[in-house]
Amino acid sequence: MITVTNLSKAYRGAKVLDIEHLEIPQGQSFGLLGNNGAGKTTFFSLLLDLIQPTTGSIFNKDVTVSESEEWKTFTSSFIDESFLIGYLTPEEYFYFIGELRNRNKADIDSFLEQFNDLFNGEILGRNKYLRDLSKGNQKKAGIVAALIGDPEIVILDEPFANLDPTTQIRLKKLLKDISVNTQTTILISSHDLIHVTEVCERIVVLDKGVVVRDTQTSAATLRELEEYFSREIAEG
Ligand SMILES: Nc1ncnc2c1ncn2[C@@H]1O[C@H](COP(=O)(O)OP(=O)(O)OP(=O)(O)O)[C@@H](O)[C@H]1O
Repeated sequence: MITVTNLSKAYRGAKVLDIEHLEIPQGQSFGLLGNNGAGKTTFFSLLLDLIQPTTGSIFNKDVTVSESEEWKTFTSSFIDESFLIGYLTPEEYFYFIGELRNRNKADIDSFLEQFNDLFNGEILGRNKYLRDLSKGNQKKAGIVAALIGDPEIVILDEPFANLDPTTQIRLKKLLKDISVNTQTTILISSHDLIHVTEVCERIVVLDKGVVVRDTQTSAATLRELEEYFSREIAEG
């Protein structure tokens, strides 16, 4: 369970995130939507202690994120390419992350087999450094690395952006399978209403840093979200 209380982040006095209370139960697939600048990355950065809150706290399984490192043993993430190590090949990077998560080379080799289709022959065995991969392939490597070691909580910022349509479909299936078959909590942000409604059982919408919708996904959710995000156009 992740619990957020009185959380805010302000830059030069201007609040960019303001969440009074939010609970994300273990095992939930949680989608975060919002227009540009809504505060999605800010929220994930606070969850990962990459920035400090102006007020409030985040408890990740009772660990106060800004005060202890304990949460790192069961939480993993891919936010952007800065999470990668550019001078390593993907294999070297996966083994390195494996070591951090108590997985040996053989564990990693067998873990990677399930991603052959996703990697499409462009990631493994190419002797290329991560920094030389395309943006989409870097993202694939980062997402897969975030899944190493069966983390209890996986946080992915815009995982579908920059991926080709085939990969988006494969990634959706992968995330859905994890969500259905394990107790992993998955948090993803996206601009894509269809992907989020397909993958996530709960969808929270941020607008200017504030939670404006918090719904369990149903057959009506996609249409409701389309209406919500069309509002400003309609009001014109
Ligand atoms: N270091 C910073 N200094 C000042 N303002 C910042 C800083 N970092 C983020 N912001 C502001 O915080 C607000 C929220 O940004 P954030 O990146 O969280 O939005 P987002 O929902 O992830 O947007 P996008 O969909 O464009 O990725 C924006 O107005 C942004 O300009």
